[in-house]
Amino acid sequence: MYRYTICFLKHRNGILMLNRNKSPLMGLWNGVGGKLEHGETPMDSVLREVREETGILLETACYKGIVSWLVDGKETGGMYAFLAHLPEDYERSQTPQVVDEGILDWKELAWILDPDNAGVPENLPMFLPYMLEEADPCQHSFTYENNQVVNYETAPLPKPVTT
Ligand SMILES: Nc1nc2c([nH]c(=O)n2[C@H]2C[C@H](O)[C@@H](COP(=O)(O)OP(=O)(O)OP(=O)(O)O)O2)c(=O)[nH]1
Repeated sequence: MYRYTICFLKHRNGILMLNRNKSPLMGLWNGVGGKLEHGETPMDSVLREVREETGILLETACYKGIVSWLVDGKETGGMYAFLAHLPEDYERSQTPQVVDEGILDWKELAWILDPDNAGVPENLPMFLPYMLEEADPCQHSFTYENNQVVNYETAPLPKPVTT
């Protein structure tokens, strides 16, 4: 079980991003999310985090896979990633701008995915494009050395058994 969830809330050509006011990733623009609480499924957790951090009530979100990170060869953490589409007629003016966790803003995809953008976590422009496609959930594993990505691998996740 990994410790975190993250949700990319998409509306038209933008994603709702949080400029985090605490570590990890303080000062960077990231998707909305947080830590799993005791007994929660990843889906429960991400719907709660979206509600708490943005006020947006989602009924569900699309599971997009796992992002995990290795430091000194050891897997030290990971998050379950989700994507949710807001309806075309969603009014962005309803989105709160200042929340306990930081500042929320709608950012254009081209800005988020720019590989030279130092305002987002380094791994985000690498894994997010896969999650925006209609692809099966994958595991995205990042190896860090001196706080920088030195290796990135993706692998398909086993499909759940249906009976
Ligand atoms: N894009 C990206 N996001 C990451 C990485 N590492 C990492 O923890 N995150 C995300 C996962 C979570 O959504 C968020 C960290 O959540 P958090 O510690 O603020 O959790 P929380 O709000 O529940 O915190 P707390 O109040 O319980 O202390 O950052 C990473 O390498 N890349």
